[in-house]
Amino acid sequence: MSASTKTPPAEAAETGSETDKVTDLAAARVEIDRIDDEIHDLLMARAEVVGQVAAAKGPALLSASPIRIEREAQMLRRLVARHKGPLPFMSVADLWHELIAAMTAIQAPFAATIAGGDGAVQRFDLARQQFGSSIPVTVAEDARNAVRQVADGSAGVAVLPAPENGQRGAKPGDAPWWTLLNRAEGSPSIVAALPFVVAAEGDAPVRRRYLAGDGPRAVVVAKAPRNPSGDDITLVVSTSSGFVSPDICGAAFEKAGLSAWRLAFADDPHAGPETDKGAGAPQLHLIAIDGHIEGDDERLSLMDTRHGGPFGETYPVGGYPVPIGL
Ligand SMILES: C=C(O[C@@H]1C=C(C(=O)O)C=C[C@H]1O)C(=O)O
Repeated sequence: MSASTKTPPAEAAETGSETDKVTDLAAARVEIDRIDDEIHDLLMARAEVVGQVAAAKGPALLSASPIRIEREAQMLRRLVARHKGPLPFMSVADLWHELIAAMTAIQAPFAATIAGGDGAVQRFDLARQQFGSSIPVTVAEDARNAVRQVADGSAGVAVLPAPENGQRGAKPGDAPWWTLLNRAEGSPSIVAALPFVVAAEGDAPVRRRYLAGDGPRAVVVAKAPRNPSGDDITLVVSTSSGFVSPDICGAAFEKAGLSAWRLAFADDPHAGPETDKGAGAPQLHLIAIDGHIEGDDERLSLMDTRHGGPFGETYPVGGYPVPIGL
């Protein structure tokens, strides 16, 4: 679109006669129509190429989920690096999310669900921002139900509140939604933190805020495969037979060479009532690790009790690309 770098005719109109202004306005609109045609042609061409991507992914990969959050993160990081001019990048990101969602739905239609309850309106807004206006969005009764909808395939993605601690002694059915995540092949995992493009707030860099869990306003759960985007946070769950302090969690990971932060903990809902011993009850710890870690990374076993650590086992439950801070 080289024509867009020309001096806009409207600028000359500032000092010109009324006739000049009318002519310049008409000329600018002709130019805008020409650019719109070019954008439209490119959008149609892009949709053809996305069809080829779908063929390359094949039915098995597409049926799990057509969404590739790491690829989307890479695309937006590339665009923000070349962005200039008066159009706010936030608007460019919104346009691209709309575009990517529509293109993703060409590969395989998908629906979103959001967790109802407190903050549902904000989650609806974030779901629309990330997945565009053409994707059906329903409201699930609560976050646990939203995760179940992803598990049974009735929703492609679920937008959920950022992970929270469980209540001590809560019934298994009231355990926080993230305790439903497990390591089974093809089960739902956390794939994104929303929003992906954030206005800089305060002094803390975006990656530190997202690592410490006070950045995301919502997270996305899907069955999509998780690949490294180049700058990622990995989420794991560690089990323990009793209380483990955040400091002990952090130190155990540090000893294994991993920089980590505990986002939330809860009584282990799988442990059963007979093991409910108050502070001594088995617990689950949701931990954010700086970087992309594969599930079979041997460092994840170094915190186990058999290696002198505090945990029974540690398994991956997803992660997210570090957002863009403007
Ligand atoms: C095209 C792809 O599939 C989806 C659509 C994308 C797009 O429109 O650019 C990007 C990532 C995926 O969510 C892909 O995986 O490359």
